[in-house]
Amino acid sequence: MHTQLDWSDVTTIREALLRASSFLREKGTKDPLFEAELMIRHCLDWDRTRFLMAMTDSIDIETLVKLDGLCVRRANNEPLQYMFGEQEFYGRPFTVRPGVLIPRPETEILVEQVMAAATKLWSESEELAVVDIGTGSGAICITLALEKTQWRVTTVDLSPDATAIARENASRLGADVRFLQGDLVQPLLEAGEKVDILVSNPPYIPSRDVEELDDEVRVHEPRLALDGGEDGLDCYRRLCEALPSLLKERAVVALEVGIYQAGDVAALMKASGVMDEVEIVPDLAGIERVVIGVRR
Ligand SMILES: C[S@@+](CC[C@H](N)C(=O)[O-])C[C@H]1O[C@@H](n2cnc3c(N)ncnc32)[C@H](O)[C@@H]1O
Repeated sequence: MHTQLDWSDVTTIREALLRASSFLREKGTKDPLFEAELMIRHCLDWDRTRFLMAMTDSIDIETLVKLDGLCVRRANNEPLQYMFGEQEFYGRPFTVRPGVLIPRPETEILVEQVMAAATKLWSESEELAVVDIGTGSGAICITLALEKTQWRVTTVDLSPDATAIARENASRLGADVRFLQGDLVQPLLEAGEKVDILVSNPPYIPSRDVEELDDEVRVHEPRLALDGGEDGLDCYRRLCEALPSLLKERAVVALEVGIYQAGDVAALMKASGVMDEVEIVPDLAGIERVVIGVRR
């Protein structure tokens, strides 16, 4: 067999684990043993218990060839989520591939904040018009559509790849979402549509900082999902400028923000002149993560 690593003396799961993890360690992977375990379990479709009980079991050549391929991709800093094709968000599996941002756990806070703010303004049965700007994998819009089945959820992305993958996720997870391809809120403004809730996790990394990101993010995740312009605030500026034309009389706006951006984004939201209250919410690490505005 033609492989990158030498597997010739590897016969058991344990030996494969040690060979893969020492290769990953040499290549600078931060948690080589755990990642090697995840790769073996992925190749064999095993849960952790099955894996731990099988240390002395023999491993077949086909699995070693698959494992070899994964090790080589990981040594090239490809994210595990792209290699495995999946990332969990809000307890559900989302398909991810290069071309779409891997959903992050902190974005779950954005989703929770939107739902919590809605319960303060509307009754549970209200059929709200909700828009998620910057679809990505569909993590936000699909989760909201599944958690609040009475809401009419629309999402917009400029990227055809993201829109295609999010459509796949919606049908895989059984979510009813309307997908639009376009520039931020432009498709809604053109159609003269107004919304009760606007939610977005837009690209927010200042352009010069994109070059400083780890290879795992910079090389493999789409630049369109990361680069927020010179100061990282381009999308927030444009979204907040559109609020007066876009929001209904009573509305919620919830935006995820990058580190040190919450104050600026809150100021942009207030400057729109249509929000009655603007609040900043930290994530579990205490980083200001969501700016949420309410129009009563
Ligand atoms: C940070 S990602 C968020 C993806 C997803 N909502 C999530 O939270 O995982 C930002 C998304 O915005 C999209 N995007 C960037 N610029 C855009 C624009 N001008 N109009 C519409 N979508 C845009 C990107 O393609 C990307 O999918």
